[in-house]
Amino acid sequence: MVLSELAANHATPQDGVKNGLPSQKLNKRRYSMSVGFKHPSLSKRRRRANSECDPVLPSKFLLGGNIFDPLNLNSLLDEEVRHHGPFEFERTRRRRGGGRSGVTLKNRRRHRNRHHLGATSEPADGERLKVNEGAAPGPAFPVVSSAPEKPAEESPRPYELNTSINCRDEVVAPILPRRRSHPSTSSSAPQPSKHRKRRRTCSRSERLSITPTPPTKQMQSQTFHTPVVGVAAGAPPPRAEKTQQRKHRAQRSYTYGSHSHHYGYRTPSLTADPRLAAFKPEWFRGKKVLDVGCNTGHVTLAVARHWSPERILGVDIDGVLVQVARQNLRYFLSELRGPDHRKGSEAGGSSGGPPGEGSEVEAGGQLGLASLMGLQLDRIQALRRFPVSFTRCRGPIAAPPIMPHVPGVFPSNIHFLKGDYVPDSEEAAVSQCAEYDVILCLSLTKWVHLNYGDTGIQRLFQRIYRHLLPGGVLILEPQPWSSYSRRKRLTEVTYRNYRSIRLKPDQFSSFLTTDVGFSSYELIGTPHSGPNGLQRSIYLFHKGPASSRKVVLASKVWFFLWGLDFFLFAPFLTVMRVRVCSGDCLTSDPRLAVIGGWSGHMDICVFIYTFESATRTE
Ligand SMILES: C[S@@+](CC[C@H](N)C(=O)[O-])C[C@H]1O[C@@H](n2cnc3c(N)ncnc32)[C@H](O)[C@@H]1O
Repeated sequence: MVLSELAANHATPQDGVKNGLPSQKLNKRRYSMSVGFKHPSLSKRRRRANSECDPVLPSKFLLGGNIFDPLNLNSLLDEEVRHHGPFEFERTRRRRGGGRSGVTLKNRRRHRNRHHLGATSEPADGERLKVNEGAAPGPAFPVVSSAPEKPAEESPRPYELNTSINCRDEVVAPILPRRRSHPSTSSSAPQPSKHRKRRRTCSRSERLSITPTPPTKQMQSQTFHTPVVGVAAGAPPPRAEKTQQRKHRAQRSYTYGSHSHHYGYRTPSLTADPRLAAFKPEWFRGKKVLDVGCNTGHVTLAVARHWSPERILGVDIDGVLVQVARQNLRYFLSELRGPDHRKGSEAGGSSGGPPGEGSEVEAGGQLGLASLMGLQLDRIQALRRFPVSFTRCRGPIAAPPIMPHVPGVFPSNIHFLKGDYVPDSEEAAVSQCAEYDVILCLSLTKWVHLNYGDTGIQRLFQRIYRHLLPGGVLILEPQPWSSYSRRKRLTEVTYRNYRSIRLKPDQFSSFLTTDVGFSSYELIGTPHSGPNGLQRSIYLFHKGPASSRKVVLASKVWFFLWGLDFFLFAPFLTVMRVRVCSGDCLTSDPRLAVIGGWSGHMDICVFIYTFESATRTE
């Protein structure tokens, strides 16, 4: 009787099934009321109870309770259902399974939802579920029952409006079929919509930085790096770019020892390089000189200016330094040509030349220049107007043209070239033609050694030797092995080379004389470069005299001509041999082995044998 009454009281929700479409929500309510619906499990339980112990059911309940809800808690739930309808099904389902009170389950359910879906706000839960229900269009998903069965009194709900406004375009079509296929796991169905919603919301504002993947830590970092994408796509700010370029250049320069301020710390001023004091002017005068690793060209300029080599070439791997060296040359030229020429030359008189010699050579050079260049007055005036500080910093505003080469006359006797002097291969080193009487190799070996290893330093020496004319000299200032370790970690390559170096600097002299071919060497000095400056030994290596080389060359030419003769006369000689030396066995003659072993040319042996035989026969 009680049950029938309750069924009558709660008839309205059951109307939701009048169309024959089972509704989750209505089912839940039905179960929560436990009336008017004959569920198999309940029937079973009732039957079992009656049969086993025949209990006497209580008939009176306070607060409007009943046998299934003695405290009438459902009256509270009804209030909540209106506002949190989407939870009803879950709550009821759990109640059915575990028999817990609706309030407790509701709280737990909320908590579980939060845990399951990630930390989100409660309205989001509601939204999620509502999206699942409300976004299902009848025709597209006809099997989904939630939308058509929405009770009239529960619509519209606050969260529903929010959902439709905020997430109208968030069609959760992929979710609905899942719910349909797994109706009992409806709590898991909305999972993706949670992430999706968040992502979609974000995508409005951060479209470029969002990817369809869940917002993992990595993705967050990508999002934060959005400006980096912009940087990659566009040009970096000019200042940053400049700094980067400067850094890169500095690093590169550092790797090859290309410090433009090299002279700055080596010599306090440009006036004198102490190493020049150890050199003899006669080594350079009228000679062809090469300065390998010339840097900004101070030594090169000093030699060119004061000791009048026929010509001198400065080579450096760093193009910037070569430019600076050329700028220095312009500076010298402007100094020589300007109206304050005397003043400049006074300053320049101490700029690199050994005392006593510099002024003499300089004076000669200036006179020669004046007569050669034929300076025009207006250009001198222009130079005069150009601020002195600018000239000092940047060179002259208009450098006078470099004169056609006049041997031994500065500045036409000096040139600078950018290039890597270390040959790429052994063949390249060996095939180098002789060109120079003097080669300067100052403070270079360490950098070649670190960058190219033992192979590189050997090729460097081979090339220098072949580049020298017979009787030429190499002026070598090697850095000591102890100075290598400080630079070994510049790059991976330098470190690897440093570890693999076997030919140490103190072995250079023996290597150059025994392996490369220098006939002798001598220590020319260990100049000091000031109190805290460097102090390195400088050696002079001699290439063998020209006479022995000529003998070798002459013998080569002689053999070449001999062979040529044979080929020219071969037909005639063959005929003669066949005619005269018939029956002779050439290989049995012991003279052939001796001559053949000496010349290495069997044709020549045949030629001699034939010639002798012919002569003897005749
Ligand atoms: C330490 S500085 C010596 C400068 C000058 N020789 C002196 O003693 O005053 C070494 C120079 O050698 C240059 N250099 C290094 N490797 C080179 C190579 N493979 N070919 C040409 N120049 C090189 C560097 O650019 C740098 O200017």
